[in-house]
Amino acid sequence: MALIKPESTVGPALSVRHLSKRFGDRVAFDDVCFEVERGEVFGFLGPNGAGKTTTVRTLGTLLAPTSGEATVAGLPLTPANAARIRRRIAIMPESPGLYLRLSVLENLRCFADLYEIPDPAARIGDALRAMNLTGRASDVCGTLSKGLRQRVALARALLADPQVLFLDEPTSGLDPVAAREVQELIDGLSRRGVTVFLTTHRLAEAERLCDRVAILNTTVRVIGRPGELRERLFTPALTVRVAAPLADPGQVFAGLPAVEGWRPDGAAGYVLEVSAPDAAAPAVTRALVAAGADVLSISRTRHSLEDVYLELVEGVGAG
Ligand SMILES: Nc1ncnc2c1ncn2[C@@H]1O[C@H](COP(=O)(O)OP(=O)(O)OP(=O)(O)O)[C@@H](O)[C@H]1O
Repeated sequence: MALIKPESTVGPALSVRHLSKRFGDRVAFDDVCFEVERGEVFGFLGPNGAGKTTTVRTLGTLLAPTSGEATVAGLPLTPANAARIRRRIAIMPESPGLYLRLSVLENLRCFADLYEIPDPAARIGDALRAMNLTGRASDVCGTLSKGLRQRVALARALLADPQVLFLDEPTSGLDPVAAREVQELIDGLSRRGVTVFLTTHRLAEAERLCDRVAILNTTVRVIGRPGELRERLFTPALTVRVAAPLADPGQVFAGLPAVEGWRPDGAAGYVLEVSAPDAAAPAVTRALVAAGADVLSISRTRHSLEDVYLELVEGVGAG
């Protein structure tokens, strides 16, 4: 039996318009606007204190917004709708909040009871299978590793068959292997059609899992597919590695019409700004060889989501 039923409701999973939240004089987030399509994995990135958790708690009906509007899982975010919204979503907070003296199964039974889940045995079985936890059902949660506890927390979040799953830093504090396991499980959920709203500090994780990301720093700085953001912020470039530094790199690159600018990159490397990397690469290689250089490699300069993030959040020129 499929754990997640296809959702019949039309419209985006989340629609957020000019939403703001203040605590007294402190602005947690301001004038935030975005939409998340059904089935999308949407990454919410930003430095500490950017307002990510507060956004999750607000959209999850745990905090009232100060101003603005939103719809969550097809319902307008209003106090009157809070209970109905909560039945359509699940939030996995950063700390799993499990009963550590109870087993995995006992924890899930407790929460199924609390959420008034119909046919709890079947749903618990599905959630355990979805999170590869069937073999650990009778383990006491207090004896589990942090990674396994996160998986139990994910299983708990799945019990109510949510349309939208909010994951607040689900891999925080996990080692790379445990983080990768949790990421693979999240990837599996998205392939089953669950809309995932993921806050994370792991930029490689966002790049790997998310269809689109928003970078938040109190306000939304940018939204888009990771590849689009790279293209929007950085001009295309080639990275050249040679065996020894060029005697006069300016002279080598100045004679090439395809090269719009250059800068050194390490002891014997150069980054060349070009509008068409594939077309420019052969001419660059010929010029380097003509200048007597031994070319070790020539490749498109790849900007990571981390470069995009640093450029926007820290104002660091990533080249
Ligand atoms: N209950 C509260 N009362 C007062 N200020 C709060 C409250 N909750 C959050 N804040 C403030 O709102 C701002 C945003 O906090 P939030 O926890 O949403 O950031 P975050 O992006 O999730 O940070 P982190 O990455 O560190 O988890 C911070 O300045 C924080 O101190």
